[in-house]
Amino acid sequence: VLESKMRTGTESAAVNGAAPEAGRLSNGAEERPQRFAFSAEPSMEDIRRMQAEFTDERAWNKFHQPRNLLLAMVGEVGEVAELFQWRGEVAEGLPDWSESEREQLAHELSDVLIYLVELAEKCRVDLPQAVLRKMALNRLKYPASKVHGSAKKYTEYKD
Ligand SMILES: Nc1ccn([C@H]2C[C@H](O)[C@@H](COP(=O)(O)OP(=O)(O)OP(=O)(O)O)O2)c(=O)n1
Repeated sequence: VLESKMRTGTESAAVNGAAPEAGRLSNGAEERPQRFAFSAEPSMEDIRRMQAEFTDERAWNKFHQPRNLLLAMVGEVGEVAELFQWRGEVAEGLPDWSESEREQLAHELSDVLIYLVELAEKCRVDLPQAVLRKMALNRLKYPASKVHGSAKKYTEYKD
């Protein structure tokens, strides 16, 4: 799965006239892009617990019903969108972004994740396990042998 994700990433690597980066050979051919992986911690459960402590300490739990959390999350998604607005296509790794723009993005993505995790908690969805089940379904719906290199939706494939 990681390998195929990396391959997809390479295809969008030099959009917008970005300078050649590590991962692109001087003749324009593509090699593997630089590897990137998250830190192992905190886990989703760590995030759930830390946010629960944050809201408990402020007596904010009464405001954090599912619908409010959903609206808060969507608002933060809008703030992520604002950072990308009017820039044209953005290459993988955001080569033209300043450090402060990258940090702003990290903040806004974190806000989305924090609200997502709390929303899942309040809806009693065990998010890490739900993700595993959903990814298993995705693999069944889109067998690699059938869809390799194509972005068609599953309803467009004829057996
Ligand atoms: N009622 C609230 C308010 C804030 N937060 C936490 C979760 C988010 O990570 C962050 C959101 O804070 P803000 O609403 O102040 O939003 P921003 O940090 O995005 O600030 P701004 O909207 O000024 O960009 O704080 C929370 O849990 N519950």
